[in-house]
Amino acid sequence: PGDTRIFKIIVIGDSNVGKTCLTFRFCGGTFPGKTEATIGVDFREKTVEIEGERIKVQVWDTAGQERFRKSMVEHYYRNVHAVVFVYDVTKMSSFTNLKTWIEECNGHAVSPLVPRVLVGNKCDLKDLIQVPSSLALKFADAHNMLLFETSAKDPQESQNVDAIFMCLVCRLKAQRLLPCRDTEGWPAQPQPHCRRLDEASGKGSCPC
Ligand SMILES: Nc1nc2c(ncn2[C@@H]2O[C@H](COP(=O)(O)OP(=O)(O)OP(=O)(O)O)[C@@H](O)[C@H]2O)c(=O)[nH]1
Ligand SMILES: [Mg+2]
Repeated sequence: PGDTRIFKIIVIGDSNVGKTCLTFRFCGGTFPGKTEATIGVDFREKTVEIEGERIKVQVWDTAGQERFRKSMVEHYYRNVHAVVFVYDVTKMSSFTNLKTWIEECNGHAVSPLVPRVLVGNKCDLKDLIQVPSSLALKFADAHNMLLFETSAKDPQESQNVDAIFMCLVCRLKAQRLLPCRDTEGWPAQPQPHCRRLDEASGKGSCPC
């Protein structure tokens, strides 16, 4: 009691898919006018309240470019609580590269119990879409991930961007043993669904 739990969520994917913009949207509520390629990692955080508990969501906005990430990779995956994989719906190669990102993640001994979600970003560019939803859904299903298709840019999508992270927070909250950071101590069964929020609290909304 009194302790704020911290959930570490890493955001992974090719350079230029919009990882920085998505994390900005969630943590700061805005779309950044201009971004530079991320070097190493940028930390953003947001404190959320769910069922009366304050939780600090620590978002690790990682670099997509190999040369800017190679010295950092071990740090990304250490004690991670959840992983967000991002592709760009207007760039097929960013989608086909997901298997490499998943392999990297698995190669760093990330427990299969660590929840993962798939995010197709830049949905506002409707005329340029290269990755059909049906294909993305199939991939997400095959890898036991939820799929979100959204846009960091479109203000009307901001609730959807929040839902990506809130969904993970809900799931993590349900895993009672946190904040024990040792994943070996996690429960044997992953929680299939978020719990519903206490409606009386009126705080936030459970997206699942
Ligand atoms: N139209 C549109 N453009 C976007 C969206 N999200 C990001 N962008 C643009 O895509 C470019 C790359 O965005 P970033 O967020 O910097 O990409 P990143 O994944 O962080 O790239 P790295 O840091 O190199 O890994 C920028 O020009 C953004 O303005 C979106 O939802 N819609
Ligand atoms: Mg970036």
